[in-house]
Amino acid sequence: MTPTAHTDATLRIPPHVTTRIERARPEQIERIGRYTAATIHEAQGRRGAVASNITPIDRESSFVGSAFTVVCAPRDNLMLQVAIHFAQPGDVLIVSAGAFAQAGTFGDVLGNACAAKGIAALVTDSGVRDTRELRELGLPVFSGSVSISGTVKETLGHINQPLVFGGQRIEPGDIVKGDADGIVVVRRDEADIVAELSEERDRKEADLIARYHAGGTTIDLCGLHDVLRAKGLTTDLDDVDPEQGLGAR
Ligand SMILES: O=C([O-])CC(=O)C(=O)O
Ligand SMILES: [Mg+2]
Repeated sequence: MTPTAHTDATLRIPPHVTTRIERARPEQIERIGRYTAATIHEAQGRRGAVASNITPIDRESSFVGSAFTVVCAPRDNLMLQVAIHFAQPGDVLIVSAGAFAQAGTFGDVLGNACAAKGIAALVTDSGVRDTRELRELGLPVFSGSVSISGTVKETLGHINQPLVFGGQRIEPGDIVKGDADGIVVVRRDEADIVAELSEERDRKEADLIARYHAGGTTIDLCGLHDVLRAKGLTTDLDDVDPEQGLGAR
């Protein structure tokens, strides 16, 4: 038999496409979603910050969900279409496309396909287009660029393989949180401890803010006396010349 016609045996899902992934429990995702990306990043030891060039098309938008990873060839969104087919409600599509800025890999037609499935957000290191319609749709979209240039649907890639995206390793099923400030990745098996540490950090920051309003100073409340003295600066406010600032001893 010539290999021109596909039989059922030849039309199978290739091994670089994984459609079933482990996800964090919904209550773990909800808990992480309560905190800002910056707070989570700090709370987990300054880890997980995705490169800052990947920004929201609507600064009011934010998301939290399970990473569903996709690798497309630059200027080609075939695998993104496949990923939308297999993604589940609450997933965040992480679309690596070679950080190629000059392509609109995603737009409002695919955006509506995502919204109809309850996909939580789309994040790509490539470009997107139809930004006004996407903003109106309300789907959180974060991208490396905006570009009107169209894409082909020709090249196979990967779905749900671990990848390095925006400088961070992302495993399928990791929790991703994005807001106006950026995107942070939380390991699925660290979700509970990171939520606890984020809550603690939030509490400490709220307490600090209240103390500033009650008259506290940055040097006192951040415990900077020793740090500044070690650098040869007095922190005794009586010694401070208003013209000079904190004087050298
Ligand atoms: O057509 C595409 O491949 C991308 C796009 O503009 C859309 O989804 O609306
Ligand atoms: Mg379009």
